[in-house]
Amino acid sequence: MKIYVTKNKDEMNQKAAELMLERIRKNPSTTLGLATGGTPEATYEYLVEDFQKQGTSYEHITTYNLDEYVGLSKDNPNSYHAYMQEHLFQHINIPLENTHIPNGLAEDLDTECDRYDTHIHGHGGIDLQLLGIGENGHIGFNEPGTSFGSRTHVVELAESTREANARFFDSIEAVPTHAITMGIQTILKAREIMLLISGERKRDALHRLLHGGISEDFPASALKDHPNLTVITDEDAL
Ligand SMILES: O=P(O)(O)OC[C@H]1O[C@](O)(CO)[C@@H](O)[C@@H]1O
Repeated sequence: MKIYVTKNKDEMNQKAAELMLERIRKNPSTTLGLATGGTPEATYEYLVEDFQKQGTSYEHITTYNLDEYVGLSKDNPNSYHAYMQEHLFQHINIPLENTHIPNGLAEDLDTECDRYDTHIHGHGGIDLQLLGIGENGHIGFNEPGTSFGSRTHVVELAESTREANARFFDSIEAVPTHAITMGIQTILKAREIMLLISGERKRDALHRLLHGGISEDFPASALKDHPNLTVITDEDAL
Protein backbone atom coordinates (compact mmCIF):
# COMPACT_ATOMS: atom_id res chain seq x y z
CA MET A 1 0.00 0.00 0.00
CA LYS A 2 1.30 3.42 -0.93
CA ILE A 3 0.00 6.38 1.11
CA TYR A 4 0.01 10.09 0.30
CA VAL A 5 -1.01 12.52 3.05
CA THR A 6 -2.13 15.89 1.76
CA LYS A 7 -2.78 19.09 3.70
CA ASN A 8 -6.46 19.31 2.82
CA LYS A 9 -9.27 17.90 0.69
CA ASP A 10 -8.44 20.10 -2.27
CA GLU A 11 -4.84 18.86 -2.39
CA MET A 12 -6.06 15.29 -2.03
CA ASN A 13 -8.26 15.74 -5.10
CA GLN A 14 -5.49 17.48 -7.00
CA LYS A 15 -3.12 14.60 -6.28
CA ALA A 16 -5.73 12.07 -7.39
CA ALA A 17 -6.32 13.93 -10.66
CA GLU A 18 -2.57 14.21 -11.25
CA LEU A 19 -2.08 10.45 -10.83
CA MET A 20 -5.10 9.67 -13.02
CA LEU A 21 -3.83 11.98 -15.75
CA GLU A 22 -0.40 10.34 -15.64
CA ARG A 23 -2.03 6.97 -16.34
CA ILE A 24 -4.30 8.39 -19.08
CA ARG A 25 -1.42 10.12 -20.87
CA LYS A 26 0.66 6.96 -20.73
CA ASN A 27 -2.22 4.84 -22.03
CA PRO A 28 -4.92 6.84 -23.87
CA SER A 29 -7.12 3.70 -23.93
CA THR A 30 -7.16 3.32 -20.15
CA THR A 31 -10.25 1.77 -18.59
CA LEU A 32 -11.24 3.73 -15.52
CA GLY A 33 -13.46 2.65 -12.63
CA LEU A 34 -15.19 5.73 -11.28
CA ALA A 35 -16.75 6.67 -7.93
CA THR A 36 -19.38 9.18 -6.94
CA GLY A 37 -20.16 10.86 -3.61
CA GLY A 38 -18.80 14.08 -2.16
CA THR A 39 -15.17 12.96 -1.96
CA PRO A 40 -14.11 12.85 -5.64
CA GLU A 41 -16.11 15.85 -6.92
CA ALA A 42 -13.05 18.09 -7.09
CA THR A 43 -10.97 15.30 -8.67
CA TYR A 44 -13.35 15.55 -11.60
CA GLU A 45 -13.09 19.36 -11.53
CA TYR A 46 -9.32 19.03 -11.91
CA LEU A 47 -9.73 16.59 -14.81
CA VAL A 48 -12.12 19.03 -16.51
CA GLU A 49 -9.72 21.91 -15.94
CA ASP A 50 -6.89 19.89 -17.47
CA PHE A 51 -9.11 18.99 -20.44
CA GLN A 52 -9.89 22.66 -21.04
CA LYS A 53 -6.28 23.82 -20.69
CA GLN A 54 -4.16 20.86 -21.86
CA GLY A 55 -6.69 19.00 -23.98
CA THR A 56 -5.92 15.52 -22.63
CA SER A 57 -8.21 13.34 -24.74
CA TYR A 58 -10.80 10.86 -23.46
CA GLU A 59 -11.78 9.70 -26.93
CA HIS A 60 -10.48 6.18 -26.31
CA ILE A 61 -11.09 6.03 -22.56
CA THR A 62 -13.72 3.64 -21.21
CA THR A 63 -15.35 4.10 -17.80
CA TYR A 64 -17.32 1.86 -15.45
CA ASN A 65 -19.01 3.38 -12.43
CA LEU A 66 -19.12 1.55 -9.15
CA ASP A 67 -22.78 1.84 -8.39
CA GLU A 68 -26.24 3.28 -9.00
CA TYR A 69 -29.37 3.64 -6.91
CA VAL A 70 -32.27 1.33 -7.67
CA GLY A 71 -35.39 3.15 -8.83
CA LEU A 72 -33.89 6.47 -9.96
CA SER A 73 -34.09 7.38 -13.64
CA LYS A 74 -30.98 8.62 -15.45
CA ASP A 75 -32.22 12.19 -15.43
CA ASN A 76 -33.07 12.21 -11.72
CA PRO A 77 -30.52 14.73 -10.37
CA ASN A 78 -29.62 12.34 -7.53
CA SER A 79 -28.86 9.41 -9.82
CA TYR A 80 -25.21 8.62 -10.36
CA HIS A 81 -25.87 8.88 -14.10
CA ALA A 82 -26.74 12.55 -13.55
CA TYR A 83 -23.81 13.03 -11.16
CA MET A 84 -21.31 11.77 -13.73
CA GLN A 85 -22.80 13.92 -16.49
CA GLU A 86 -22.74 16.99 -14.29
CA HIS A 87 -19.27 16.54 -12.85
CA LEU A 88 -17.34 14.98 -15.73
CA PHE A 89 -18.82 13.48 -18.88
CA GLN A 90 -20.49 16.56 -20.35
CA HIS A 91 -17.27 18.57 -19.96
CA ILE A 92 -14.84 16.20 -21.72
CA ASN A 93 -14.69 14.45 -25.09
CA ILE A 94 -15.58 10.96 -23.89
CA PRO A 95 -18.02 9.18 -26.25
CA LEU A 96 -21.18 8.43 -24.26
CA GLU A 97 -21.10 4.81 -25.44
CA ASN A 98 -17.75 4.37 -23.67
CA THR A 99 -19.30 5.22 -20.29
CA HIS A 100 -21.00 2.51 -18.26
CA ILE A 101 -23.15 2.78 -15.15
CA PRO A 102 -25.46 0.06 -13.80
CA ASN A 103 -29.10 0.52 -14.78
CA GLY A 104 -31.04 0.94 -11.56
CA LEU A 105 -34.31 0.83 -13.46
CA ALA A 106 -33.70 -2.55 -15.11
CA GLU A 107 -36.74 -4.83 -15.00
CA ASP A 108 -34.64 -7.74 -13.85
CA LEU A 109 -31.98 -6.36 -11.55
CA ASP A 110 -30.08 -9.62 -11.10
CA THR A 111 -29.72 -10.00 -14.85
CA GLU A 112 -28.52 -6.40 -15.01
CA CYS A 113 -25.87 -7.16 -12.36
CA ASP A 114 -24.61 -10.19 -14.31
CA ARG A 115 -24.60 -8.19 -17.53
CA TYR A 116 -22.55 -5.41 -15.92
CA ASP A 117 -19.95 -7.72 -14.43
CA THR A 118 -19.63 -9.68 -17.67
CA HIS A 119 -19.28 -6.45 -19.63
CA ILE A 120 -16.37 -5.29 -17.48
CA HIS A 121 -14.69 -8.66 -17.82
CA GLY A 122 -15.34 -8.83 -21.58
CA HIS A 123 -13.80 -5.42 -22.04
CA GLY A 124 -10.58 -6.61 -20.42
CA GLY A 125 -11.14 -5.35 -16.88
CA ILE A 126 -10.43 -2.07 -15.14
CA ASP A 127 -6.98 -0.51 -15.22
CA LEU A 128 -7.49 2.08 -12.49
CA GLN A 129 -10.34 2.10 -9.98
CA LEU A 130 -11.07 5.30 -8.08
CA LEU A 131 -12.72 4.71 -4.70
CA GLY A 132 -14.16 6.61 -1.78
CA ILE A 133 -14.99 5.05 1.57
CA GLY A 134 -18.06 5.15 3.79
CA GLU A 135 -17.83 5.90 7.51
CA ASN A 136 -18.61 2.22 8.13
CA GLY A 137 -15.90 1.13 5.70
CA HIS A 138 -18.16 0.50 2.72
CA ILE A 139 -16.62 0.64 -0.74
CA GLY A 140 -19.01 1.14 -3.62
CA PHE A 141 -22.21 0.25 -1.79
CA ASN A 142 -20.74 -2.91 -0.29
CA GLU A 143 -21.89 -2.67 3.29
CA PRO A 144 -20.26 -4.47 6.25
CA GLY A 145 -20.82 -8.22 6.01
CA THR A 146 -20.58 -8.35 2.20
CA SER A 147 -18.62 -11.35 0.94
CA PHE A 148 -15.16 -10.54 -0.39
CA GLY A 149 -16.07 -12.92 -3.24
CA SER A 150 -19.06 -10.82 -4.32
CA ARG A 151 -19.61 -9.74 -7.91
CA THR A 152 -21.95 -6.93 -9.03
CA HIS A 153 -25.14 -7.32 -6.99
CA VAL A 154 -28.18 -5.60 -5.50
CA VAL A 155 -27.76 -4.34 -1.95
CA GLU A 156 -30.05 -3.01 0.72
CA LEU A 157 -28.41 0.17 1.98
CA ALA A 158 -27.46 0.44 5.64
CA GLU A 159 -29.53 3.03 7.50
CA SER A 160 -26.29 4.91 8.31
CA THR A 161 -25.47 5.10 4.59
CA ARG A 162 -28.93 6.44 3.76
CA GLU A 163 -28.52 9.02 6.53
CA ALA A 164 -25.05 10.02 5.28
CA ASN A 165 -26.36 10.44 1.72
CA ALA A 166 -29.59 12.20 2.75
CA ARG A 167 -27.71 15.49 2.40
CA PHE A 168 -28.01 15.15 -1.36
CA PHE A 169 -31.80 14.52 -1.25
CA ASP A 170 -34.80 16.55 -0.05
CA SER A 171 -35.36 14.16 2.85
CA ILE A 172 -34.17 10.82 4.18
CA GLU A 173 -37.39 9.23 2.88
CA ALA A 174 -36.34 10.19 -0.65
CA VAL A 175 -33.07 8.21 -0.39
CA PRO A 176 -33.51 4.87 -2.18
CA THR A 177 -33.37 1.77 0.00
CA HIS A 178 -31.48 -0.33 -2.57
CA ALA A 179 -28.63 0.05 -5.02
CA ILE A 180 -26.65 -1.93 -7.56
CA THR A 181 -22.97 -2.05 -6.77
CA MET A 182 -19.87 -3.69 -8.17
CA GLY A 183 -18.95 -6.46 -5.76
CA ILE A 184 -15.80 -6.55 -3.70
CA GLN A 185 -14.28 -9.18 -5.96
CA THR A 186 -15.15 -7.01 -8.98
CA ILE A 187 -13.36 -4.07 -7.37
CA LEU A 188 -10.33 -6.14 -6.36
CA LYS A 189 -9.83 -7.29 -9.96
CA ALA A 190 -8.87 -3.75 -10.98
CA ARG A 191 -5.18 -3.64 -11.80
CA GLU A 192 -4.69 -0.50 -9.72
CA ILE A 193 -6.85 1.04 -6.99
CA MET A 194 -6.79 4.61 -5.73
CA LEU A 195 -8.69 5.22 -2.48
CA LEU A 196 -9.51 8.78 -1.42
CA ILE A 197 -10.20 9.53 2.25
CA SER A 198 -11.08 12.98 3.48
CA GLY A 199 -12.34 14.66 6.60
CA GLU A 200 -12.80 13.99 10.30
CA ARG A 201 -15.86 11.81 9.68
CA LYS A 202 -13.61 9.27 7.97
CA ARG A 203 -10.98 9.19 10.73
CA ASP A 204 -12.16 5.91 12.28
CA ALA A 205 -12.41 4.30 8.86
CA LEU A 206 -8.85 5.30 7.96
CA HIS A 207 -7.54 4.17 11.34
CA ARG A 208 -9.22 0.80 10.96
CA LEU A 209 -7.92 0.44 7.42
CA LEU A 210 -4.35 1.16 8.46
CA HIS A 211 -4.24 -0.64 11.79
CA GLY A 212 -7.08 -3.20 11.80
CA GLY A 213 -7.20 -6.72 10.43
CA ILE A 214 -8.83 -8.00 7.28
CA SER A 215 -12.49 -8.84 7.87
CA GLU A 216 -15.80 -8.79 6.02
CA ASP A 217 -17.13 -6.61 8.87
CA PHE A 218 -15.05 -3.83 7.35
CA PRO A 219 -15.32 -4.00 3.54
CA ALA A 220 -12.39 -1.66 2.80
CA SER A 221 -10.02 -4.05 4.59
CA ALA A 222 -10.27 -6.30 1.49
CA LEU A 223 -8.10 -3.71 -0.26
CA LYS A 224 -5.15 -4.42 2.03
CA ASP A 225 -4.32 -7.53 0.01
CA HIS A 226 -4.41 -5.69 -3.31
CA PRO A 227 -0.95 -5.55 -4.95
CA ASN A 228 -1.36 -2.02 -6.30
CA LEU A 229 -3.27 0.16 -3.82
CA THR A 230 -2.66 3.88 -3.35
CA VAL A 231 -4.40 5.71 -0.50
CA ILE A 232 -4.61 9.49 -0.70
CA THR A 233 -5.82 11.04 2.55
CA ASP A 234 -6.00 14.55 3.91
CA GLU A 235 -4.72 15.52 7.35
CA ASP A 236 -8.26 15.86 8.73
CA ALA A 237 -8.82 12.15 8.31
CA LEU A 238 -5.55 11.20 10.04
O1 LIG B 1 -17.60 10.62 -0.64
P1 LIG B 1 -18.73 10.45 0.29
O2 LIG B 1 -19.94 11.26 -0.09
O3 LIG B 1 -18.35 10.65 1.72
O4 LIG B 1 -19.18 8.94 0.16
C1 LIG B 1 -18.29 7.90 0.43
C2 LIG B 1 -18.71 6.66 -0.33
O5 LIG B 1 -20.08 6.47 -0.16
C3 LIG B 1 -20.73 6.34 -1.38
O6 LIG B 1 -21.22 7.59 -1.79
C4 LIG B 1 -21.85 5.40 -1.25
O7 LIG B 1 -22.56 5.79 -0.13
C5 LIG B 1 -19.66 5.89 -2.30
O8 LIG B 1 -20.03 6.03 -3.62
C6 LIG B 1 -18.56 6.78 -1.82
O9 LIG B 1 -17.34 6.32 -2.25
